[in-house]
Amino acid sequence: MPEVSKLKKPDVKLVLLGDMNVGKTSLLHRYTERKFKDTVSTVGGAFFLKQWGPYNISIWDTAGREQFHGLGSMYCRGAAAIILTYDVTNWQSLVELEERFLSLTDTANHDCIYAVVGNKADLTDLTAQLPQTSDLGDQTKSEESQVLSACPTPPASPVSISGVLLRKQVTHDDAVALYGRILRYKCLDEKSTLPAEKMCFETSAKTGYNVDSLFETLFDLLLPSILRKRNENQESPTVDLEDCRTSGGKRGKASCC
Ligand SMILES: Nc1nc2c(ncn2[C@@H]2O[C@H](COP(=O)(O)OP(=O)(O)OP(=O)(O)O)[C@@H](O)[C@H]2O)c(=O)[nH]1
Ligand SMILES: [Mg+2]
Repeated sequence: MPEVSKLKKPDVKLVLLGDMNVGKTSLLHRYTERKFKDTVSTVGGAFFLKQWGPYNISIWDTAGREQFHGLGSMYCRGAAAIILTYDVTNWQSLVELEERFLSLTDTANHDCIYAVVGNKADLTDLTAQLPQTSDLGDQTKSEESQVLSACPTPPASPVSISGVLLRKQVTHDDAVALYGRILRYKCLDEKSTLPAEKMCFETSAKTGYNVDSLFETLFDLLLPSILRKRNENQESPTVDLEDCRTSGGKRGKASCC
C-alpha cells in the first residue's frame, strides 16, 4: 500500500464513523490505494498510517454494525478529527449519525475537527460519476475524454452515464443542518469554528469524487494540532499520567451545556 507504514509513531488520529454500508472502508481504500475494491463489512476496526509530508496521521476505520457499537468510543479516544459518514441515498444513515454515533465522539480531543460526509454521490449526481483526473493513468485519461465527449454538457434530465440516477434522500442542506447540531452538541460557537460549507462533503468512493479533497482538507486543518503535540512532546519528554487519563477527556455533554 503506497505511503502507508505500520512502524512510525502517529502524530494525530483521524476516525471514520458511520452506519454499516455507508462506504467508510471504501473511502479509505480509495484514498490510500486509489481503487474501489470489494469490501467485507468491517469487524471491530482497522488502522492505517498515512504519511502526510513529514507527519504521520493514523486513520481508524470503524465498524458500523450495531454489534460493534460499544467499541466506537474507544476508537474515538484522543481523536483530532472525526469523519461522520452517511450514504446520500439513505436518510436513516444520517439519522443514525446523530442518534447512535455522535455520543461516541465524547472521548475525542476537545478541539477535535468534525466533517460530515455524504458518500455514494455517484448514485445521485452526474458530476460525481465522472472519473477523477488525479486517479487516472494515461489510458484511463483517454477513457475519461471519451466519456466527456460523449456528454459535452451535463444533461438536464436525471439520466446517468452508467444507468438511472437514484433519488437523493439527504441533501447538502440536511448535512449542513446536522453539522450545526453537532456544533451545538459540542457547545461550540458556530461563528468561531470551521464553517459548514468547508466541513460538509459529498463524495464517491466508487469514482473518487471529492475523496482527496476530503482527506487533504482535514490533514491541512490538523496541522496546528500536530505542531502543538510535537512541541509539547519536546518540552516534556516524560509521560504525564494525568494528561493521559484526560487526553481523550472531552467534557461530557451534560457538563458543558
Ligand atoms: N455506488 C457506490 N457504492 C459504494 C460507494 N462506497 C461504497 N459502496 C458500496 O457500499 C457497500 C459498503 O461499502 P463499505 O465500504 O464496506 O461500507 P462500510 O461503511 O465500511 O461498512 P461497515 O464496515 O459494515 O461499517 C459496498 O458494496 C461498496 O461497494 C460509493 O461511493 N458508490
Ligand atoms: Mg467497513
